[in-house]
Amino acid sequence: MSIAWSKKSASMEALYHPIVDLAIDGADEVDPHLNLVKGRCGSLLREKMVEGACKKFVCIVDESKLVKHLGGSGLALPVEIVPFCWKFTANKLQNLFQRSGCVAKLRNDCEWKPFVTDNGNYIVDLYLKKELGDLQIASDVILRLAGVIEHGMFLDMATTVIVAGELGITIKNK
Ligand SMILES: O=C(CO)[C@H](O)[C@H](O)COP(=O)(O)O
Repeated sequence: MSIAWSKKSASMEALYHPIVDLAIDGADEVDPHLNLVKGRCGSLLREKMVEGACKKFVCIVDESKLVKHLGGSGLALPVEIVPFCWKFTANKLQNLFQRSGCVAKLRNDCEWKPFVTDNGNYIVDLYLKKELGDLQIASDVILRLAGVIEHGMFLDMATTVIVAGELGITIKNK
């Protein structure tokens, strides 16, 4: 059985085993349909590639990560973009979700330089005041923009979410 656990072992597993039996990872948000937001640490592309290659993806979170809708925590929805013309891409992303009160901000590192992902790209964080609506449509329009590599919505990917709460553990299955 091949298991992807940490970011490094996940990449190695994906390299040697194109189909991984099980991935275990955290998330930044989980909605009632087990859709996730990931990537606030910046490695959303590799995580999505590995978890997309897994037969089972178990996500472990505490109950603070549960949201009514993605973006509902008030924290960002990350989008990985190429550095070239990043302002142009960030503006396009912001304009796509104007109705949701979207504000797009380039993510900086602790030295106030642009945060660079493990793939040499930038991250634009989308802050949303309202729901995105149909998440699959939102995903498609983001991915259609030239300059966008991937976004942090993991739609219909988690097969199980384990939620740790004050009263114990809840297991949610797809
Ligand atoms: O998506 C992620 C990294 O890109 C993480 O899984 C997410 O940030 C959860 O982290 P933690 O379990 O430490 O709160």
